[in-house]
Amino acid sequence: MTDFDDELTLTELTDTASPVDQPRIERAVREILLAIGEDPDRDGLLKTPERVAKSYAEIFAGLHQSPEDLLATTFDLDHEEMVLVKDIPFYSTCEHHLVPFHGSAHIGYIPSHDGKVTGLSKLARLVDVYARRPQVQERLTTQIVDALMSNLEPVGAIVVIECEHLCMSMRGVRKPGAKTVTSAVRGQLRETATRAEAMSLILGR
Ligand SMILES: Nc1nc2c(ncn2[C@@H]2O[C@H](COP(=O)(O)OP(=O)(O)OP(=O)(O)O)[C@@H](O)[C@H]2O)c(=O)[nH]1
Ligand SMILES: [Zn+2]
Repeated sequence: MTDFDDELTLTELTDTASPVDQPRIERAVREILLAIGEDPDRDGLLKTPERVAKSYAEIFAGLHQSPEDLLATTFDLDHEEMVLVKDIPFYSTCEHHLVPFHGSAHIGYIPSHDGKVTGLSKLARLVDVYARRPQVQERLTTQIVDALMSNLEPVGAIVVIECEHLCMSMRGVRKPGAKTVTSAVRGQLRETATRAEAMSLILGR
């Protein structure tokens, strides 16, 4: 890649409206590079603080996004049966080590008679609103289900998340491939039969 190409890519990724303090991140990254014994002024690292700052603005954009805005678009659709979007891929950042955890989210809900139905893509976007923050998997799971309950007022909702945590793979206990599964269930989906139906739809593949 030439310097020119590099500049274009960085410009394209710049989000001038981002509320993230990018110069502050740049200063901190330079400090980290010095602290690990690197030379932040060598050619390959010169633009690294700037790249990391832009990357963080993207990775943590969810801190400045609101689920209420996202779920404000709803339809009048008389469907009192389960709606389930499964295998939604996502990346998040472990708040303990600031390394990624990633996997799939499965989201289901049963709209109430006078309740709201949202666009399917909004369910996938909802995952990103909460995943693009420093997170733990349990909180990610409950935040998604609670946002569904308070904004769509459904009869019930379920969220199941399956992840690999890189803090358990590339460092620490070093167990690549280990999967963590979390679930959160609200409303009528807590009842055994409906919950079992949802779980078999989610996991029965
Ligand atoms: N419950 C939960 N724990 C997490 C999550 N992500 C990372 N962890 C754990 O957070 C814990 C932090 O433990 P500490 O002992 O404070 O940190 P550490 O010395 O780096 O721990 P090790 O990872 O065991 O080396 C580790 O056990 C991680 O596996 C998560 O989403 N949920
Ligand atoms: Zn971690």
